[in-house]
Amino acid sequence: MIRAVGLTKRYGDRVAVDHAEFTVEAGTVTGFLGPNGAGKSTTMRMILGLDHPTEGAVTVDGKPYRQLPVPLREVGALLDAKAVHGGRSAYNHLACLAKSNGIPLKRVDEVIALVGLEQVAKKRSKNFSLGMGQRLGIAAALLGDPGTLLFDEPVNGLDPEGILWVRNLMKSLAAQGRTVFVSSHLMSEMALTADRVIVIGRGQIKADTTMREFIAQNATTHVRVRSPHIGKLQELMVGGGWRVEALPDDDGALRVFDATSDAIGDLAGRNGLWLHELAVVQPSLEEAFMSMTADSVEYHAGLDGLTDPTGGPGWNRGTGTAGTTGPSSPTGASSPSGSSGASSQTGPTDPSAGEARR
Ligand SMILES: Nc1ncnc2c1ncn2[C@@H]1O[C@H](COP(=O)(O)OP(=O)(O)OP(=O)(O)O)[C@@H](O)[C@H]1O
Repeated sequence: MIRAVGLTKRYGDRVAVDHAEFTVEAGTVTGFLGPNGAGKSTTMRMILGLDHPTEGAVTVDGKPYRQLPVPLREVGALLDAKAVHGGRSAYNHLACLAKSNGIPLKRVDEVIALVGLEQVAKKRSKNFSLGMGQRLGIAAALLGDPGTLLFDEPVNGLDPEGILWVRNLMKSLAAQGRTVFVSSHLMSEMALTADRVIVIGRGQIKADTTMREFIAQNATTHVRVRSPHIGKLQELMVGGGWRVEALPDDDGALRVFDATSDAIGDLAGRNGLWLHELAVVQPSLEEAFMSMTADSVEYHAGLDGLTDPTGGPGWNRGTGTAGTTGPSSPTGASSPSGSSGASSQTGPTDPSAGEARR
């Protein structure tokens, strides 16, 4: 179990972590989410004794990291996959760690097999792909068979098979009763992996709850409706006080808030209107996260002047097709939290991008 009490870190005038209070329980995967610069890495560094709190404390199983007798046997961490001596082979890197922590060398072979690096174990790690580096970092974290594991962006650079492997690994480590604390910017992946979430924004803990509750409390379910009589149906729904938004994907569908699918179906039936689609759409972790952290984002990209063919979140919709016709948004603007939310994650961390070389 990891416990933070009043945990604070200041760098000069800048408060990186601000009186954080949270508990990461054993037997669960807990996701650690926050926008860039929110304080995730600083928190993880303090858990690992790499940074000293300015105020407050954080303990692992009741002790500060520096008081743990053989830390690697109690806490394993992947913080920076590049923090490996590139001239050493994966085997030698792990063997050095094992020797200096009194861990038998046979454990090195075990973790190498566990992460699937047998073929390249004797090769210099400087030639490793980003994904291979992540696997080596995970092997090092598992070396001491610790009860607590910290992973900072563990799927960074992994291909889809690697991402699935990490997901299953995290779940099985938690199922064995270990404490698993993992940060990631890949919301869809987090939603599939974590049981609980701790959200940090500008150094402050914004949420510490189950994944299900976090999504339910911060994003709204809506109903997607398609009909050959959509104009008439829209008129009736807006007249009934429901919030109705046009979808940007141009197939004529509407999304309806504040109404159940039953109520919409009944309304259509009573008025003799055909329905071609009526689907309840559950909100995503990404939508809930965007909604909660909107005021905590330190770095905003300027997207003015860009037009997004998909109408995805965060794009300038000045001339776009999406519009709100319901009473609650007379301006026709739709918020990022209310968007249908195709993943905005691109670049090297995009699972579809495959393994990127360092
Ligand atoms: N060594 C340092 N000196 C000064 N400021 C720092 C230092 N380390 C972090 N910070 C600042 O503290 C804040 C929190 O940084 P941190 O790296 O913990 O955020 P993060 O949530 O991990 O961000 P990211 O998702 O971008 O990795 C940021 O404003 C950062 O600029």
